[in-house]
Amino acid sequence: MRPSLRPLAVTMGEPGGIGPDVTLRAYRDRLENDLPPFYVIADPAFLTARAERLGLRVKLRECAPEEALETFPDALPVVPLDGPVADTPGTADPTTGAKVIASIERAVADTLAGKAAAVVTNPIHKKALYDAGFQHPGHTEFLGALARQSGAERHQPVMLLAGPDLLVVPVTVHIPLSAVPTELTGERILATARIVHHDLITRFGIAKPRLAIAGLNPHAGEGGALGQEDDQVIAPAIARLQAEGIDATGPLPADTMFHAEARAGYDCALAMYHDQALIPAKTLAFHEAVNATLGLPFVRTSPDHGTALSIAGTGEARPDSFAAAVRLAAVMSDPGLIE
Ligand SMILES: NC(=O)C1=CN([C@@H]2O[C@H](COP(=O)(O)OP(=O)(O)OC[C@H]3O[C@@H](n4cnc5c(N)ncnc54)[C@H](O)[C@@H]3O)[C@@H](O)[C@H]2O)C=CC1
Ligand SMILES: NCC(=O)COP(=O)(O)O
Repeated sequence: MRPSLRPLAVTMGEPGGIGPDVTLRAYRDRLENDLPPFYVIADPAFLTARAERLGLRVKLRECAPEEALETFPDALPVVPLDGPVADTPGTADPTTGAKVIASIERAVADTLAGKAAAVVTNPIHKKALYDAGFQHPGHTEFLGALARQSGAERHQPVMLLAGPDLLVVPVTVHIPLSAVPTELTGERILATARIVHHDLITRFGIAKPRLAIAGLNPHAGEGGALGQEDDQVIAPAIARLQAEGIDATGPLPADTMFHAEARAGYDCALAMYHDQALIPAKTLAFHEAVNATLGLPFVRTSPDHGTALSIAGTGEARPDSFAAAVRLAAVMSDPGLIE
């Protein structure tokens, strides 16, 4: 990867989870991982304690974002958060919620201010944050709210799971399955597909993206016998996309659109709900896939996994998806890096 002009801003994530573990391990092996420079927004003493617990010989240095590029080759740059964070792997403590949120806000602010090239988030423990009063279902929606607050024109977040052999987007995200048929409107499908089409061109360098759009019901509704949404909501939205010149096909039966030959026919799949998208993505490439947010004025990526509390602090957490998220953030924020 060619040298970066700005570092990436990495959030702390849930301190009781594996975010610190994968960040420290990926940094230690930064040359093998071909990692562009980044800094972590966290309590330096907490990261030092976790590194010692893991037996990782990683030098850390407290610095400002502006000093991160020159620091990175020699020490992991840490932009300090206010106040201490305890090293208690395996426990998601709602009382640290404010610091977890502050780290995300700081990463976004730095990126919008041009100090960082993009945001890379470490996993949050959603329930612990809800218990701490967090009002958003996840990062994706929170980042959309932060973009909206900043006055940005682009503030509708779209979740993308990106693996080596599959790009897939859930049109509805963090809602109960029972709410999907109501939330799945033609307008939502259109808005999502337009953002995906735009960002595949601008952030992934795909000149004419081919979108494959899933049905909602078994066999895409089997002509209405197994559900009405496929014919009445999804098909008209696809016709409208086609009329706009977007290469969209479907509604496709979701059970047969993710095998290798089917994937060769499109650049990105749009699934109708969270698990319809994330099951194929994580099954194909749990340790390589990245969760990215499209539709915003800045790039955000994240490892595809969660906090994995039960292995935090043990050394078992693999840093591959975190490393892939760091590399993808650099490429998406500078598509000229695509080889
Ligand atoms: N971007 C984010 O902030 C995300 C947050 N989460 C949150 O994480 C929490 C736990 O979610 P789970 O569904 O249990 O998923 P999880 O991804 O944390 O764990 C699922 C399984 O995979 C294993 N695993 C996960 N990452 C691994 C790694 N890097 N190396 C080796 N093994 C690994 C875990 O030990 C566990 O057996 C929840 O609160 C969830 O909301 C989940 C996904 C993404
Ligand atoms: N399963 C993916 C996930 O829940 C991640 O959500 P987000 O925090 O990236 O919005």
